[in-house]
Amino acid sequence: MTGTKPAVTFERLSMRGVTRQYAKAGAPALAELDLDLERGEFVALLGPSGCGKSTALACLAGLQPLTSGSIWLDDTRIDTLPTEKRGFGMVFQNYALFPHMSVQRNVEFGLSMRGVPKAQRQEGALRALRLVQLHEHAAKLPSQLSGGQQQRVAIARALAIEPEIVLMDEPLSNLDAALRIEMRTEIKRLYQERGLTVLYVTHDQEEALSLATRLVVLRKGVLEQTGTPQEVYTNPVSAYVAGFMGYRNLFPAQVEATGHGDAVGVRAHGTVIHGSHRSGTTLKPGAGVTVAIRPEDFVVGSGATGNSVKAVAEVVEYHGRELSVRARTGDDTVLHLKTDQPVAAGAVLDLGVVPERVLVYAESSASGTGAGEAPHG
Ligand SMILES: Nc1ncnc2c1ncn2[C@@H]1O[C@H](COP(=O)(O)OP(=O)(O)OP(=O)(O)O)[C@@H](O)[C@H]1O
Repeated sequence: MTGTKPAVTFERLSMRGVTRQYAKAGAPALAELDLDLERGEFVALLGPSGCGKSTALACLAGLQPLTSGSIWLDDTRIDTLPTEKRGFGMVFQNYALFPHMSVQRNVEFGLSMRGVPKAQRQEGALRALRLVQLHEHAAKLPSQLSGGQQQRVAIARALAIEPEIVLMDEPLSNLDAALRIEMRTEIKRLYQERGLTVLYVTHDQEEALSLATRLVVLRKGVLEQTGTPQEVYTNPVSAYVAGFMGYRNLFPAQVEATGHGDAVGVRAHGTVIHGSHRSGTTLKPGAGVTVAIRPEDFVVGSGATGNSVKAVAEVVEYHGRELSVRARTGDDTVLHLKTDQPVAAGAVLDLGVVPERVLVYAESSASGTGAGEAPHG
């Protein structure tokens, strides 16, 4: 590691029509996936358990063969190359450190594999350990370090080979909440400082939003939506993506009437709710749809929002600056909301939400949405 940003050796990493079928029968884990990673991007690959995130990463890394399709670094086809020839740094959930080797030797490992002479290897490993502030622990065994420190060693090992592209598969999921946030900042700092290109697998929406320059949401091995965190967060293309972007209230409704532009009125919870149609298809009165609303978009006291939904507060949780409330409508639908207003369990709430924040999708049931295929962990 030279301390300066690595020389530019590529502009784009591309997966072209990549299919990975584990068993002869059944659905493929990846189905003709096209995915590009531009130099300098931090792409978060998001989706529920089993949607193919880890498989995509393993195919890129050369840990899984492709059933069909190809992988390219600019004009060079690389899916035929062994893992170590692809030059990617890799960080996994379980750290994958060698327990019998010192921290120093673990970090040197990738360099040894590449035949780097001993003195250079030691120097490179120490430099990488300094980057993650662990150089004073170089002589220890992994078991003598905390979980967060072990994950730092795994990151140092990935960076020691001076990769331009780093592949990370849920690197923070074994850490406790406080450490996750700390390591998140650390990863972002390294990304910025080193001028890295990162593909980061996670099922954690917050992690994806805070780290990535672009999100890619997968569904059953196919790309469902890609865009900047802000685009995907404010404009999910489907109820499935909405479920992943914190739209915790996903419920079925029927179209009552359509209005100008994307305005639509839907019937749910014994009332008509005014919303905004997001599927780009024509909605007919009576059609079944799915409605998506974020907890923070509800206001207690409908006021001039244009919508009024009655619900009884069932569970109220204190979260410091706000309350998290679970409420139930007359037709037995559970709604989640966040509010800084005082709310007591048992209170009848008049909930408002502006129509622009009531997203309506032409999917007749909320099953198969991000909420239905809930993230694990
Ligand atoms: N080694 C394997 N052998 C057979 N099937 C596999 C193997 N690895 C993954 N699969 C299957 O392929 C599909 C995609 O799995 P994959 O691990 O890529 O999903 P994922 O989105 O990373 O999930 P998770 O978040 O749980 O890690 C799943 O149906 C899974 O059961």
